[in-house]
Amino acid sequence: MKKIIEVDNLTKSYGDKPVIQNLGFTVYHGEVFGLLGANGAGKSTAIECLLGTRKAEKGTVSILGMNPHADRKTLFEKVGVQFQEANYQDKITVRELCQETYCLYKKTADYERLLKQFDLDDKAESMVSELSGGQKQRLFIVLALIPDPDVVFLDELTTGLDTKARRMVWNSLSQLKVKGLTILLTSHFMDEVENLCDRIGILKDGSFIFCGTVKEAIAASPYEKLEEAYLWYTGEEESVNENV
Ligand SMILES: Nc1ncnc2c1ncn2[C@@H]1O[C@H](COP(=O)(O)OP(=O)(O)OP(=O)(O)O)[C@@H](O)[C@H]1O
Repeated sequence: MKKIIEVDNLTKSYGDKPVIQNLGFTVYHGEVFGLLGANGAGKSTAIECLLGTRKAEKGTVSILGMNPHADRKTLFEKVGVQFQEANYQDKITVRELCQETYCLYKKTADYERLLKQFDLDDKAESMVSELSGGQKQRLFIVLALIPDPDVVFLDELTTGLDTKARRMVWNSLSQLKVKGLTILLTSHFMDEVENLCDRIGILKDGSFIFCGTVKEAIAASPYEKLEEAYLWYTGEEESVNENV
């Protein structure tokens, strides 16, 4: 199978505090890969190092066979990124922001269709600053998909979304995956991970404590549910039980 993301020996510290240590993994074409870990485990840092927006001390990253630093311009025609906090002009409507994003790329998806797909078509004339948290979150996913990317990075995909919106996002992403989109996502919701991810990597102390399918993660743990298995891998199960 074609390798879309290849990471080898990635290492990153903030000052003398190591956050990512010798991290290595591969994501294949059409796969949904979940990067998991507790708050502060280093998921966002890893994504930033992968995208080349943060400089790692060591290691190599290849996305679609390209180097995120050296091939930045070509690569970003084919990569979508959902930002948790986007910087946009103050007085801009949803449609104007989509148009601005659309103009940045040579090959694009139909943003009117995406707005409809993510239930934002009735918000097209609203100011972005006046959207609710969940609506903004969905807009950031739409913006990530406007370049009609081959691979998309979604950090905390559905944080802040209500149940209906979460399911709608899952369905939309599953449809895009069938068409060959490769997805790397982070999530704290194990139902979401079970629903979407082909494989997961659980980050602890800077590297993967587990990498494989959800089924394999459960099988290699003493538990039958992913949430319990996940807490067992991250060493958080005792503190949860102590608090009950
Ligand atoms: N710019 C920075 N300077 C110094 N330390 C940082 C910086 N950014 C992140 N950190 C630290 O690095 C660690 C990893 O942070 P990161 O945001 O990558 O974690 P995360 O897994 O994405 O967390 P969350 O689930 O809370 O979003 C944390 O301890 C954080 O405090």
